[in-house]
Amino acid sequence: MKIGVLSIQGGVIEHINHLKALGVQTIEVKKKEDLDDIDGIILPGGESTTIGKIISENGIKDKLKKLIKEGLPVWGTCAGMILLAKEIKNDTRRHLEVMDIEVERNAFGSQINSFIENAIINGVSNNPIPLVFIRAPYISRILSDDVTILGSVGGKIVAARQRNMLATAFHPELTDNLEFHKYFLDMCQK
Ligand SMILES: NC(=O)CC[C@H](N)C(=O)O
Repeated sequence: MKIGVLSIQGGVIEHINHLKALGVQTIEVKKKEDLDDIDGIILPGGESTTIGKIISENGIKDKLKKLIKEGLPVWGTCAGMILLAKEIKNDTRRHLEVMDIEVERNAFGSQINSFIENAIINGVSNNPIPLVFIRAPYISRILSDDVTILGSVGGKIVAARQRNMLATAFHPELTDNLEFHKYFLDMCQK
């Protein structure tokens, strides 16, 4: 199994290290040819405006959008979740527009730009796992019945799945916990 990690900007190496710890082959996706022959792709955190602009210019966006629509498993963390969303409440930009969610950027307020919370995520872990939020978005609205909510923090939806698409507002790659990466690899195996 070979998993791509979109490598434009942001938390790339942390995802790669987690994937390697689970024994899978990885590829840093920097150009559209890197999307060939992958079994899944992770869109890491960072700055969605920057990542969105670059993938739009280098041709990754159109090709990736087509692959996701054809069923390629994808997991967006934080900025990656913003890239997947069909709607962004507080931004005029749109990126891949594949997942039936509306997100709000930087939604946890300026006083708590970053925090860690332990919570149970349905289907991922039966015990609370540490969730790291960094200037995180949350899912402000679910746009279709096709989307399943996997977890909430403080009444805000922070993890969801729609078929081959997984979105988390937080960063499992910044903790020692591998449960989320295992869950995604399971999606990639099916
Ligand atoms: N850690 C992150 O990925 C932050 C996301 C960033 N605030 C954005 O809007 O793109």
